[in-house]
Amino acid sequence: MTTLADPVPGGRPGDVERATALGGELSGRGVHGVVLSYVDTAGVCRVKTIPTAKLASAAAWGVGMSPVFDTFLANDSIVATDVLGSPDGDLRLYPDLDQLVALAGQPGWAWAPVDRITQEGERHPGCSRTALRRIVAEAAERHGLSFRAGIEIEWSVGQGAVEGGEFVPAATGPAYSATRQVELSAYTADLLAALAAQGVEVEQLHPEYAAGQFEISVGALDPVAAADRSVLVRQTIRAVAGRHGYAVSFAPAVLAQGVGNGGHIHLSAWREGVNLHSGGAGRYGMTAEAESFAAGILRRLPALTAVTAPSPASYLRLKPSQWAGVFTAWGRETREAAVRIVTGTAGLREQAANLEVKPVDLAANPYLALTCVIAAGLDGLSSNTPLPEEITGDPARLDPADTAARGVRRLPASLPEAVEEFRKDERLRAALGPVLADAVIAVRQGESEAVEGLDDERVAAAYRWKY
Ligand SMILES: NC(=O)CC[C@H](N)C(=O)O
Repeated sequence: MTTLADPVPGGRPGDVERATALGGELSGRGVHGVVLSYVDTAGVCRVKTIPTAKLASAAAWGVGMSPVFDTFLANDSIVATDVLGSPDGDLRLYPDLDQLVALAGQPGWAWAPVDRITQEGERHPGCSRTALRRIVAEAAERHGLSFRAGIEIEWSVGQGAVEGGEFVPAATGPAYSATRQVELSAYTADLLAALAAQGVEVEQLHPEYAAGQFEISVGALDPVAAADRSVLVRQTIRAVAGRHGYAVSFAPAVLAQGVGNGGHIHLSAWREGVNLHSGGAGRYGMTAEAESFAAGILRRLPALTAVTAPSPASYLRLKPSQWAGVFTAWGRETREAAVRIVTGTAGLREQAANLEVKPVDLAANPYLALTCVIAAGLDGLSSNTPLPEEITGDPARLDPADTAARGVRRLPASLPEAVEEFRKDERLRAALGPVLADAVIAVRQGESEAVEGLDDERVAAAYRWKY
């Protein structure tokens, strides 16, 4: 379980003693430095690093970093909001010791995600991890709910240092093939070993559809830990690939055409140890609350895409009939519906039943994405939003008049359209708070302007190696 308590100057109770002991232990194992990481509004993971000997001081007083990074674009240019984007000011980064881990893929280094507070000891309104901790705490207080979440990771493995920044797949075998598995077998075995050494429970690892693409899924955790894990697993995937001479990309569309890299979110709501998505009187065993939770997400998907598909490159991936789920529809185990109800197999349902949100990619800040998906679900649950009729098959192949009559909408086809939807959605903006919501809008607008006039190939190239 991740701590939901805010950091305080001087350290959360017990943290300094713990950090002293952990730092000593890590040093004894040859760990020289700690990577402190957080994810910015554009979805880029930014870091500071400290010597292991400074871990206790970081737990007590944090490590300085400018808030200007909250309005960085993926290309490192900076936009501004009323509050953010100024070169003034400083924040303190506090490592979450519950998540501190020695990096098996980067010997000599450990890693921890951070919460950011102001120099005055207040919550930084631009901290996405804090926003997620806040909504998780609210769900517990107001609804007695907790969550289990998992973020799938798809990535493309390319040959390292190719001239011109082109993507040349490191494997040539077909989709899901044994050939590709064999081609990259040394890399993926080392990856599994590194993740196991880091205590990451892996469910599956397999060659995916697109050229050189793989997918990994990891065990479900509380939402903050699940977002942290997504960051850690990507750091490990990249580090181990580097040791094998490969370059990896988590960009939504490494190439302009074809199936992209998704980052589907799996989520289930629980009360007193009982999974609301199983054993109920609703469809496929959902309780009435689980149906409304799913309906809340479904209803807000057009606005959610500004957070879950935040890059101009996201809209190269978000195309019909590419398993990205671009229609506001749900179905049981339906790969083309934006919300897929996963019942799990008979015998495992009480544990496994969950819902999957598909129009999510890995340019999304996982903390922002989970905050907004949970907020949308909770809104549906509190207002008893009815879940419409399910769909089967691919909505792109159904009669458009029929899908429209059923309320099935195509999700925004561009980032500016998604931002317009987000702007109108007061509930999602409130879940992030005004400072973060403005940062989302400003950064998305900046990204859209950065690619104005570029054709699809150039848009894909612009983000290919940013994620
Ligand atoms: N197997 C899958 O679900 C593929 C997902 C697809 N690659 C996406 O972009 O979402």
